[in-house]
Amino acid sequence: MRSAKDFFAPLAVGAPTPLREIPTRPSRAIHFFDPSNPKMAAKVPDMVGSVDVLLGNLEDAVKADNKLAARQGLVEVARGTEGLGGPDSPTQLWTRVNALDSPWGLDDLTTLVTEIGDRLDVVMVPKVQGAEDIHYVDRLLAQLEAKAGLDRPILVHAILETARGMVNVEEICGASPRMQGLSLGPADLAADRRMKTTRVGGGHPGYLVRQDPLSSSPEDVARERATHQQDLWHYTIARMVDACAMHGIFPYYGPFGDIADVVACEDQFRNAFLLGCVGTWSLHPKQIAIAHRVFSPAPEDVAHARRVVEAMGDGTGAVMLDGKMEDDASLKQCLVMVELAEQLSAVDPELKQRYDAIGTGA
Ligand SMILES: CCC(=O)SCCNC(=O)CCNC(=O)[C@H](O)C(C)(C)COP(=O)(O)OP(=O)(O)OC[C@H]1O[C@@H](n2cnc3c(N)ncnc32)[C@H](O)[C@@H]1OP(=O)(O)O
Ligand SMILES: O=CC(=O)O
Ligand SMILES: [Mg+2]
Repeated sequence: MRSAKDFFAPLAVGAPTPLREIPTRPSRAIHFFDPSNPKMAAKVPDMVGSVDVLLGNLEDAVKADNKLAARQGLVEVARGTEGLGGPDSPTQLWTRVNALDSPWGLDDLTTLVTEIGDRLDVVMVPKVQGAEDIHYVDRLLAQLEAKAGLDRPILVHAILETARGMVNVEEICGASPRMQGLSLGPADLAADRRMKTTRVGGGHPGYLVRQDPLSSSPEDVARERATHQQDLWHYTIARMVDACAMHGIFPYYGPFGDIADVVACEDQFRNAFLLGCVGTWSLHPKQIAIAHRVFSPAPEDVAHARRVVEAMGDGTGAVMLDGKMEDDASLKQCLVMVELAEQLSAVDPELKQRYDAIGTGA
């Protein structure tokens, strides 16, 4: 175990000093593209400025034969795209490298940090099982950063997609000052847990509760009764949110595979937003707008939050507003909304206009 005093010391001589606080850059949509797919890669330059994060995916969904082409394609996209990646860019550049137990993971990290480390904001690590995986990546990144002469640390994001990773979620979040956040990986996690769903994220009609029968007679038991579908992912997302909040890092929903079902996609994203997630993955261009809409607080909610802040004066005591009690705690809830609206307004002029137009709604 490292001493608490050493936690923020670089892990290699000449590596940048770790950050004490993870920057709150907007990341409502982490848009995945396959850099070995020329059609997708060609779309990337035009997406800069209109999506918070572009992620060059090297792992699952990239064919084994294309792994090297994807890695090289990402280097070319990063080098050739103005405004993509780096501390002041309108769109962050992330990558998802291959798993640490794959034949490609090491070369992914080595090539990307060496060639485009100055543009790379976050490395997403799949199938993280415990703190030992983060320690490995942490040390390797420090060595590579030192070698490349980088002056800011590349951050690390873990995907929660194994039962062991879930059990170790708190120690994963606290394993390194590089930890930026976690995403839910519902497909791999479902398989690893032996859940009986073949869907990529979202709900399942079989996971439900049913209204009681009027009596235990066979007729009443057989009679039509109301059912309500439950959220398969509630426990996992809530657990992930708590672990992230405890460590000052950010939770994200992951993939929603039914690209055609934009309505259920929006529902799944909104559940994650309400539970505390700051963003989600986008697999197809049409999921970007959904993610940006859902992970930006509604202008009406921001207006209400501003009214509470105004009414609460010095922030202590209790007041009545529209028949409801507000106090120190509800003020904190409102500040979450107001601060998020301010952060997003700084990068999204259209959203700023909507927040400004509604004011306090009074
Ligand atoms: C489940 C566990 C996980 O690991 S999820 C994360 C890994 N999966 C991914 O990253 C999947 C990324 N998305 C995709 O591969 C494609 O969007 C899939 C889902 C296969 C659909 O592609 P396709 O059938 O071409 O869709 P489409 O005809 O509607 O496309 C219209 C035009 O848009 C393009 N497009 C598609 N997806 C992206 C994308 N992610 N980024 C950028 N561009 C994309 C298509 O190439 C197509 O372009 P064009 O109009 O033909 O020039
Ligand atoms: O990588 C994502 C997943 O759902 O698996
Ligand atoms: Mg996965």
